[in-house]
Amino acid sequence: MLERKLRLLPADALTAGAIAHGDLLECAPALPLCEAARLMSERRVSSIVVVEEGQILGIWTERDALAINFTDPAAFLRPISDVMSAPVRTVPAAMSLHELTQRFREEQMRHYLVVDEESGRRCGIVSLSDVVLNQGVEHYLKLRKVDSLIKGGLRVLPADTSMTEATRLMHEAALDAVVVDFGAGLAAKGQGRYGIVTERDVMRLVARKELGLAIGELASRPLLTVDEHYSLYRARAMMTERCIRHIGVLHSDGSLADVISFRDILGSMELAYVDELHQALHESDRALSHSRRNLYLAEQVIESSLEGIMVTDAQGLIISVNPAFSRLTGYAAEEVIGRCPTLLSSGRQSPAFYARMWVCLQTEGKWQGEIWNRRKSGEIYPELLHITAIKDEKGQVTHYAAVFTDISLLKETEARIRDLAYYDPLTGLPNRRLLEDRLQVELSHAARMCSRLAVMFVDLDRFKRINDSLGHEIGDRVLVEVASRIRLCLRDDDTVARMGGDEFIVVLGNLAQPDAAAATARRIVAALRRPIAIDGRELVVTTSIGISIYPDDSADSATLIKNADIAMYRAKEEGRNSFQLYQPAMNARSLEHLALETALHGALQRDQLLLHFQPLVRADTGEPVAVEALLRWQHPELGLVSPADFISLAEETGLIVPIGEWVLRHACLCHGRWREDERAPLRMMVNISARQFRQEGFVEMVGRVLHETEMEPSLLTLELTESMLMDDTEASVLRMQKLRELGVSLALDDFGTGYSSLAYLKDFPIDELKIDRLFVRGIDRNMRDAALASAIISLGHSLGLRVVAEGVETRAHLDVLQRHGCDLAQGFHFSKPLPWQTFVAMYGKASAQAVPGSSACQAARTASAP
Ligand SMILES: Nc1nc2c(ncn2[C@@H]2O[C@@H]3COP(=O)(O)O[C@H]4[C@@H](O)[C@H](n5cnc6c(=O)[nH]c(N)nc65)O[C@@H]4COP(=O)(O)O[C@H]3[C@H]2O)c(=O)[nH]1
Repeated sequence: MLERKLRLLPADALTAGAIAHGDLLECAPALPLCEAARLMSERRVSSIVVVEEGQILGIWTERDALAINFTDPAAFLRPISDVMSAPVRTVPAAMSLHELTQRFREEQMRHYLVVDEESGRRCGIVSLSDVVLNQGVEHYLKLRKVDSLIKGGLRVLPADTSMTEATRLMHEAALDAVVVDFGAGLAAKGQGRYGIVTERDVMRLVARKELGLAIGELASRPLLTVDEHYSLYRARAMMTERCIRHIGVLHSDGSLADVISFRDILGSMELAYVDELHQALHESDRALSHSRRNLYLAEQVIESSLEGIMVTDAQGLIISVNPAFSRLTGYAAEEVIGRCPTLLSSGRQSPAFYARMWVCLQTEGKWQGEIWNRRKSGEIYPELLHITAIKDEKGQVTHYAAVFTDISLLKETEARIRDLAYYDPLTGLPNRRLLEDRLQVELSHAARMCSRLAVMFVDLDRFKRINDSLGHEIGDRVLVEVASRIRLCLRDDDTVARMGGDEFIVVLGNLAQPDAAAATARRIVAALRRPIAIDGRELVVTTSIGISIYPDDSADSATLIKNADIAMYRAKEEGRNSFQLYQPAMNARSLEHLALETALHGALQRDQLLLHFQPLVRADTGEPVAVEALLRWQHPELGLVSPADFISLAEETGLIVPIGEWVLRHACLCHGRWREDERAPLRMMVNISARQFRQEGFVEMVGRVLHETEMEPSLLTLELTESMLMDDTEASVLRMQKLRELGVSLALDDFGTGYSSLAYLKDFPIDELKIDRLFVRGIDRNMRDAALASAIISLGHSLGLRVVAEGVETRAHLDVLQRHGCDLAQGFHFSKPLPWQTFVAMYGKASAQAVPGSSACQAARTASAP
C-alpha cells in the first residue's frame, strides 16, 4: 500500500523546470492594464510578469483583473505595476516535483516563477495545477463523477446584466465565471438558453476598454454541458478538446445544476493528490515509528542481553558497548569508547591467530571462535566470540559488531568431565586410563634414555573386611588415606593411580637399579602398616606389592602390569604385608591357578571331592560331642588339595554353591549312618561360605537336604563367619532366624579375626562361638592372646553361647582354655581331620570315653590323613 502511494509521489526525474509553462509573458511596469490584458488574451495565458531591467518586479493574473473598477474608465489605463502582486516567489528549475509539492503545501501559493539557478534564466511559470497534472492521477478522474464537484450556489445572471455589475459580483464572490440566462424562449430557437462569462472574457473586456456592455453581449453561447453522471475524466477531455475552461452540469431531468471549471477539476485533483500525499506521509510516518519501535526494541534487547556486545567503526574503534560488556570485562562504557578492542587482549593468541580472524572477516563477513581475553582486573577468561561485519548498501563495511559470552564455567565443566574421565573421583589419583597413557609415555622415555622403569601393583590385604564390617564410608576414608600415604612415599615425577577397589599402580621412572623399586615398595608397606585412625578407631591395613621392571620383565605396558599383578599375588601367598619382585616362574604359577580353576569345574562330576571329619570334644572331659566336616579335593595329579587352596577359587567362580550343597548332603548322609549304628549322639558341623549363605534359596536348600537325608536338624550346626554376616546384618539375621526355625544350630567361626562388632553379636541368633586358632596359638606363652581368649570366652558365656577353641595343638593350650572355662576344644591335640571310615573306627564305640591325651586320641593322630 505504502509502496503504491509512494509511486504517486513526483518522480525524481521530473523537475519544476520540466513542467513549467515556458511561454512566459513579460511586460514593463508602466504598461497600462488594458495593454497587459490584450497581451494575455492574445496569448491565452492567465498571467503576465512585470520586468524591469531584467529584474522581475511582480505578476498580474486573470484573477487580479476582477478587482478593476469597471465604472472608472481610467482604471484600464493604470500602469500594471500599481496592481501587480509582488514580490514574485521563485523556485529553482532543478527542484524536484516532490520538493515543489511540499513548497506549494507549506506556502499556500498558486504560482511560482521557475528560474534556472545557474544561468539566472526565467524558465516559466508553474502552478499547482501543473504539478497535479503531472502526478498521474487520471485514475482518480475516471473514478469520480461530475456531480461530485457540484457546489450549489450557481450564479445565473440575466443576459441584460451589466458587465460592471457582473465583474463586481464575480470579484466579491471570488467566481471565475457566471452563467448568463437568455431566457426559455431563446432556448427554443436552438441557441441554448444559457451562455457563460469568464475571467478570460473580463480580460478581453479590459483589453477593449469597453464599459457599459451587458453580459449577454459578451457571453459565449451556448453553454457546453455534461451529464452529472459523467466522469470527471470525460468532462476534462471535452474541455481540453474544445479549449474551454468551464462546462455546465445537467441534472438527469435536464436542468442546469452548476458550472464547473477546469480549475475545479484541477482543484479536486489537487485535493485528491494532497490527500494521497497526506496518506503516504502518514504511512511513511507510521513506517518510521514502526522502525523506531523496532529500533527501540533492538536497543532494549541489546541493553538487557546477557551476552557482551561491542560495536566498532570500520577502523575498529569501539563506538558502543552494552551493560553486559561492562559486567563481563569490568570496563565501563566511557573507558572503552574510542579505544581499540586490543585493550581486552590476553596475549594468549598469536598474531597469526588475529591475522586469520581478519582474513575471515574480510572474506566471509563474519568470524566465530573461542578466544582468551583479559578483564580489567587482569583476570584472563575464555569467551565464545561472534564478530559480524556490517555493510552499507554499497557493500562497504561501516561497523563491526562483536557478541561474546564468558565460557569460563563451560570450560570448568569440561575440565571436570575430563577429570572424571582421567581421575579417580574418590582419591583424586589418575585412573586406569590416565595411568595407561602415562605408562606409555614413560616407556617411550625409558626406551629413548635406555633406562629402567618399575611398575608396582599395590593391593591392600583383606580390605574387603573393612568394607564389609565397617561400611563403605569408612572403607572410602581408608582408601583416601592410603592414597595419600603412597603418594608421600614417591618422588614428584612418579605416578600413582587407582585402578579400582583397593588396587593401586605405581610407576617409577628413571630407575637406577631394581633395588630402588624394592626400597620404595618397602617404604610403602611400612607407611601403610601404621594404624589409620578413623572416628577414634584404629584400623590396621597391610598391603601386598608386586613389582615388574622394564625392560627386564617386559617391554609392553599390559604385560608389565600383568606381571606386577602376578608378583603381588605371590606376595599375598607369602604371607601378605610384603612385596615381591616378579620372576618368570611366577607366571607358571598363575597358569597353574588357571588350570586349577578349570579342573575344579569337573571336580564334582568326577567325584573328586571328599570330606574329612575332625572331632570337637568337651574341654573338661575330652568327650567328643561334635564333628566338623572339612572338604578335601582328591586331584588326580596334585593329590589331596587343601580347602585353603580352592575354597576362595570356588567362591570366585560360584562353584561353591553346588559344592556347598554336596558337602551338606554328604555330611548329613554320614551322620545318618552314624545314627543307624546307634552310636552316642554327635552334632555335625558344616562350614558355610559367604556366597553360599547369601545365595537365593539357601535356607530352602538346607531344609530340603535335611528332609532328603532324614537328618535330625538339632544335630546339625552350620558354621558362619563374622564377615559374611556384617555385610547386610538385617538380611543376615533374618536368614539366620529362618535357619533356626528349621531347627539347626549356628556357630560363629573364626571369631576374633574380623572386625568383631560386639553390638551386633548380641543380635545374631547363634549358639556357639569358635575362637580362631590364631588366638589359641599363643595362649600358653603370650599374655595378650591368653587375655583375649579369656575375654572371648567370658563374652560368649555372658551372651549364653557355647565357646569352642579351634587349633588346640598342645596340652598347654588345653590347660589354659580349661582354666578359663572354655566349653569345647578342637585341634590336632585331639585329632587331625580324618576320613569317615577312620573317624568312625576311632570314635564310634569309644566316643563317650575319649579324653585328651587318651590312647584313642593318640591313635587318631597317628592314623590321620594330612
Ligand atoms: N594348624 C592347625 N590347624 C588345625 C588344627 N585343628 C584343625 N585345624 C584346621 O583348621 C581348619 C578348621 O576349619 P575352619 O576354621 O572352619 O577353616 C576351614 C574352612 O573355613 C574352610 N573349609 C573347609 N571345608 C569347608 C567346606 O566344606 N565348606 C566351606 N565353605 N569351607 C570349608 O577351609 C578352612 C580350612 O580347612 P582345613 O584346611 O581343613 O583346616 C581346618 C583344620 O584342618 C590345629 O590344631 N592346628
